[in-house]
Amino acid sequence: MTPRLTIFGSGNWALTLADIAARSGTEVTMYVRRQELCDILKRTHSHPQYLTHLKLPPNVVFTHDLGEAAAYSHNWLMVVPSQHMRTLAIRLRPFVTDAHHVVSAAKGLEEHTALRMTQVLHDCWPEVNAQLGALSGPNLAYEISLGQPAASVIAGSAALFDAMAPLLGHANLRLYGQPDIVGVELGGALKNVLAIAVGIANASGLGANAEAAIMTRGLHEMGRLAVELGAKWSTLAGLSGLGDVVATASSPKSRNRWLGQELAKGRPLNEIIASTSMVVEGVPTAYVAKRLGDEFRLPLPITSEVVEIFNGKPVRQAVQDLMSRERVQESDF
Ligand SMILES: NC(=O)c1ccc[n+]([C@@H]2O[C@H](COP(=O)([O-])OP(=O)(O)OC[C@H]3O[C@@H](n4cnc5c(N)ncnc54)[C@H](O)[C@@H]3O)[C@@H](O)[C@H]2O)c1
Ligand SMILES: O=P(O)(O)OC[C@H](O)CO
Repeated sequence: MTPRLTIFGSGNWALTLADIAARSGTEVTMYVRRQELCDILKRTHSHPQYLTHLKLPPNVVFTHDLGEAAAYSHNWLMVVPSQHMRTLAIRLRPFVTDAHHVVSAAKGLEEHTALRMTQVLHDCWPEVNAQLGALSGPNLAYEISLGQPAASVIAGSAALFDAMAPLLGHANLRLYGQPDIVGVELGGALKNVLAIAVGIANASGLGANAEAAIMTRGLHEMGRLAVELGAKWSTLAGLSGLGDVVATASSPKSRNRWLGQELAKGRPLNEIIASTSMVVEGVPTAYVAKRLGDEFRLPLPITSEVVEIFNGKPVRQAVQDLMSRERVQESDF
């Protein structure tokens, strides 16, 4: 029987994953939230705004009917922004069963609860024993949609990996298994905050040394919070940690890095967010990480300064405050 996959979402990452899966021989159904967009996708197999070079193969079909999408397969990929995951999961409650494999590809934390995405899913489906997991790694959709090679991690049980990896395992996406869901989800979410910080440094002309310092000390900061929340430090040194920090913070295609650059130009946060239809996950995640850092009394100096800059603190002052912090040992957590 031909393998099947349901993808919920129709943004940049959902389109790219649909393309990879379809080219791997998987039959894909994509749930598209907006009827108008769904009609366009059915007609053209191309998104009118995102990744317009991409023409999805005929084995990707589109539906605006959530029940139809849910019934299509037991393999679900959740590719919506983090702040919308709960709404989607609640609507999927009548359809999810113990036999489902559900992988979140979103990289963020829920703002009002501070929950990771698999925790949100579990929260919405407390009685269901579906296999839940997360896909995360240095995966700029644009590059992968061009056929450039990338690697990523599917975190969760071995059974989940065995079920989901073959559906996506195309020649240009190499997938690794990983049992540490907490580390993979936190790595994918927290790196967005660092990408904003590097974007700020970049557009402020602070230089390569400063950008490298933010990435390295920022990774330490991510690890400090993630380990407190149950992750393994070694996971943060992997693809969904170090790997994604490097890719996102260095790429001109990153929305998080772009937002940092726009902040450095003096534009207010609300105006920047309103000027794009795309999701910038690092914004809500920075607020959540700061709150968690305060709650656990963990120093997260870079994250804290990013939040201060959101609130209007001048970049020059933020740099001065970071540089004049009390001296510590490099390895100190
Ligand atoms: N773009 C990338 O390169 C990339 C790579 C890896 C991971 N991600 C992650 O994937 C997630 C989605 O990002 P993206 O880049 O695909 O988004 P995007 O910025 O391209 O667009 C978001 C899309 O989600 C849709 N959406 C919003 N709420 C929805 C809902 N309730 N149900 C269905 N669809 C809904 C919107 O209509 C929009 O099309 C984010 O968490 C992001 O961090 C993105
Ligand atoms: O464009 P960004 O900043 O949302 O980053 C996209 C991916 O998460 C990179 O791995």
